Amino acid sequence: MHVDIVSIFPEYFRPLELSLIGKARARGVLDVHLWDLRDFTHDPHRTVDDTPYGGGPGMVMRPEPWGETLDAVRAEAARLGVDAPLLIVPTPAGELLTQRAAERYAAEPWLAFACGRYEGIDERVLLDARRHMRVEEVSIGDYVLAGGEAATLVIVEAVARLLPGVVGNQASVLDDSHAQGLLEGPAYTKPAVWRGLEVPEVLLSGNHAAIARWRREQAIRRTAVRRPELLDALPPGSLTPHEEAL
Ligand SMILES: Nc1ccccc1-c1cnco1
Repeated sequence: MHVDIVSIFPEYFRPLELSLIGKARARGVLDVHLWDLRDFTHDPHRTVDDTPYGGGPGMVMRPEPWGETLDAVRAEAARLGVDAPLLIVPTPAGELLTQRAAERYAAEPWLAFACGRYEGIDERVLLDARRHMRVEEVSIGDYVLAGGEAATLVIVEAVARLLPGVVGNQASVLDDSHAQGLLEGPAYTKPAVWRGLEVPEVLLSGNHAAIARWRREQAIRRTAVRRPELLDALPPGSLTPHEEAL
């Protein structure tokens, strides 16, 4: 997968050189290209923002540098033989990111991210981008960030870990919270007793069927308490009558 990220803070993405994503890049599973928006300005101060039409607080990101940068990104994608790139624009006004969306993005050959700052990007940038690309505005949650960079890191990580070979044990990817529509239950490791706290006996029993049943019940109970709407969203018949009663 090829990922292009446009930002005025390319150094914000140094974490993508670390850990499992860094290893995936080293192995060629993932290719990340950072674009500095200021490289596409033409004034001495490399200006990327201006006052909002209609007044109001803060500044809006100017359309010209964005248009030129996204043109260059698109030309690079075309050179790589990709003609239908997907542009993801993190924004508090976007659709909420879900694991299903991350799985959909992981199937794309090419993703681009537009990291807005200030009061946002001039709307015409997205309108123009939609003339040439699929564009999705995505939120990672109902809270306010200073810009799209942190959200882009979250989305890239959620997507990259789904790529073949990125996470060593593929089974763990399938069992993660939200992968099966449920929250993950509690996890334990050695020692069996720690500060007087014991590991649940079933996990020491060696009875794999009982362990699997216990883990699923714990996940359902935790989901029912913390995120009941996830249970409501499960496909009909996902829970047995016994599990429905938990
Ligand atoms: N608050 C923000 C400001 C700028 C760009 C994205 C966001 C965002 C994305 N998901 C939640 O917030």
